[in-house]
Amino acid sequence: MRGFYIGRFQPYHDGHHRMVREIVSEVDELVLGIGSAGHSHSRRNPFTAGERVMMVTKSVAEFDCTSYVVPIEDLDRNSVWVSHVQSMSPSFDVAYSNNPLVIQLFEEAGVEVRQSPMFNRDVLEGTELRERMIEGGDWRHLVPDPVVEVIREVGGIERIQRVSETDTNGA
Ligand SMILES: Nc1ncnc2c1ncn2[C@@H]1O[C@H](COP(=O)(O)OP(=O)(O)OP(=O)(O)O)[C@@H](O)[C@H]1O
Ligand SMILES: NC(=O)c1ccc[n+]([C@@H]2O[C@H](COP(=O)(O)O)[C@@H](O)[C@H]2O)c1
Repeated sequence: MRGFYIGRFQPYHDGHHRMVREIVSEVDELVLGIGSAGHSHSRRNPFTAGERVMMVTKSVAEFDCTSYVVPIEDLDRNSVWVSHVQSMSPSFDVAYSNNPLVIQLFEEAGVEVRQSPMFNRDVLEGTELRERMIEGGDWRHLVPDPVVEVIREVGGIERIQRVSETDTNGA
């Protein structure tokens, strides 16, 4: 059985990683969708699709599960989004998400959806991690080690601090 898990992963953090740990115990193969792939260099979406591919690929390497990482761009039409996802991804039997819109769109398209609990959500939230990065706070212990290294390699902290000076468009 092949599973599909989509997120923006801005950045990929320990909540995502815990969810992936549970998913790989249920499936033979996993597709990780990098959502909003065309977005980067903003306060809400600081990292490029390629940078997020690196974060996710290196982090899930610790699991003994064949994994595919697939960037997925947004569409203006929710009604055809599931078809768009299916056209970009290896075929899958079950989708994993805690996002209400994603769950609704997959269910309406007849795709089985499984949810997980939210793990340590007070700190394991992309918005919270990005705020800590901007303010020079402590975030490194809340992401897998390869994510720390990718963000260092791409100058991610300097970038999010610079773009957030001018980008007031959401957190
Ligand atoms: N701490 C967590 N525990 C379990 N699932 C999580 C956790 N954080 C996010 N998720 C789920 O992972 C998927 C991808 O989430 P996403 O990349 O938007 O992260 P996020 O932490 O919610 O970030 P943001 O604050 O940027 O929206 C969604 O289904 C989301 O509900
Ligand atoms: N119409 C669309 O393009 C559409 C619809 C539903 C979800 N999505 C994307 O799926 C991803 C869902 O991930 P999150 O759970 O991290 O929000 C996001 O990148 C979101 O933009 C896109």
